[in-house]
Amino acid sequence: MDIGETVIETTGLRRRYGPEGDGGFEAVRGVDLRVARGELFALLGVNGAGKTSTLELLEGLERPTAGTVRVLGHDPYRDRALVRPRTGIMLQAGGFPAELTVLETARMWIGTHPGATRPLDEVLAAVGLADRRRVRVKQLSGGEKRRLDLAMALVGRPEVLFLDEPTTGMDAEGRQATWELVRELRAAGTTVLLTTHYLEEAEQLADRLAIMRAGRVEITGSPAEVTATRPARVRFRLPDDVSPARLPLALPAAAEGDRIEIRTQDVQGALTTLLLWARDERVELLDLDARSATLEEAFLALARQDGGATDEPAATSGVAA
Ligand SMILES: Nc1ncnc2c1ncn2[C@@H]1O[C@H](COP(=O)(O)OP(=O)(O)OP(=O)(O)O)[C@@H](O)[C@H]1O
Repeated sequence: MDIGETVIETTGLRRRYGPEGDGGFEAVRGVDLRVARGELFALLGVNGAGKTSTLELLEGLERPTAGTVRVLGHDPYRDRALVRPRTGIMLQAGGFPAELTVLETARMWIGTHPGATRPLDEVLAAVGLADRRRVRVKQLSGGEKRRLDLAMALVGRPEVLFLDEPTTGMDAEGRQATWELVRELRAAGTTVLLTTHYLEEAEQLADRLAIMRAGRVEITGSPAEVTATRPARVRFRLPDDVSPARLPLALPAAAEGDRIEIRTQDVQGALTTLLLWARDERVELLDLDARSATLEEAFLALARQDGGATDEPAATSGVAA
């Protein structure tokens, strides 16, 4: 892929909590990332994979133990005064004072943000909180709190937006509305880096994504590229009087009960072989079904902390392998 101007870049990024040795824990273990201007990049991984620890380094909230971070060409920790006005940050929990109203919170937040130029009413309307201006933060629902967090990340019209699990706690409508808003921001040229546990969110929004496991990036690519690393599946049943052993040797088939499954990167070739065989042998393939892998399958194969067992069905004797 032709990558334009790089606005987020990490090289050999590491972050350790606590001391060297047994007493400490290395949450980020050599992460290399590049995000181009205008891209929407999703960081995925199971709980504890190191997403937030990485994000906090990109946001300049903490200093890496080793490696480098550049955001808009600067070190976000050392050159915070240069980077902060041009970035928006939505933390996993905003932590705004519970007793303040939405409007008071927004005014207070704007006071702390050097680049805040956007009218408050516009920002609150963008996240659907315009009619909640006088409500106290403690009275907001979980999803409304996330919208307030998002609104506060937008006050400075950021060039780069960091979103840590932006739609967690939102209902389906709130999630759709947030996706729409993020799409609009991206269309206007904002670079967005988000973490999420919703694979559909990554699939819907991301130009590219990375899957982290135990502090490392396992894979980077577009959702389609990452999904394509997993084989497609062809499933069917054979009539009772047809043994699976008769299937052509070229088909990597496995049996689970009476169901036969072929996993293949070449679904067209496997189907052709299978259908020609069935025609020549006059065998009826029952409940025949072929489908591509999903991002969820790729995620489960790549993201699990044990990195071990997969969900492959057991190959059964009598079936060509
Ligand atoms: N302050 C800390 N001190 C020690 N260990 C920490 C600290 N913060 C995080 N960790 C550990 O670092 C690892 C990575 O945590 P991190 O929050 O970055 O993961 P994550 O991928 O964002 O997870 P989640 O999806 O649950 O938010 C975890 O094992 C966590 O327990």
